[in-house]
Amino acid sequence: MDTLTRLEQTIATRRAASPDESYVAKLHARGLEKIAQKVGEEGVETVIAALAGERQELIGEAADLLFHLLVLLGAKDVALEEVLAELDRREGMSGLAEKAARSE
Ligand SMILES: N=c1c2ncn([C@@H]3O[C@H](COP(=O)(O)OP(=O)(O)OP(=O)(O)O)[C@@H](O)[C@H]3O)c2ncn1[C@@H]1O[C@H](COP(=O)(O)O)[C@@H](O)[C@H]1O
Repeated sequence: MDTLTRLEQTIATRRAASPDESYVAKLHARGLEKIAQKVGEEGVETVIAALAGERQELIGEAADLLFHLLVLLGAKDVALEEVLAELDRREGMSGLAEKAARSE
């Protein structure tokens, strides 16, 4: 099993833990808005690290972003597999053709 799929499963399990013992449970206790806000914050921190940080900072922020994105997808009942299937669907299409197909 790959890392993101394992993490998705861990997140699903930890949702039921005590918010005092689990960051995932704590985020869920704070609600969808807080989870979505964290994705936004980590996105901004990733951008800042890419533009002004060291390579290792970018790796750390990208990991935070992927983790919080998986928490958000789980909270909305969207499986990682569904996102990967969407990427698979786009594979081989040029980015410009994909954009045109989306706006049809
Ligand atoms: N990959 C991660 C992971 N990446 C980042 N983080 C946490 O994300 C938080 C981000 O820090 P911030 O300063 O942005 O957030 P904060 O200090 O809580 O402040 P707020 O904005 O939430 O108020 C830190 O507490 C990190 O520990 C993570 N927490 C958990 N995981 C994975 O999730 C698993 C389950 O974790 P628990 O739910 O804590 O058991 C772990 O075993 C890991 O595999």
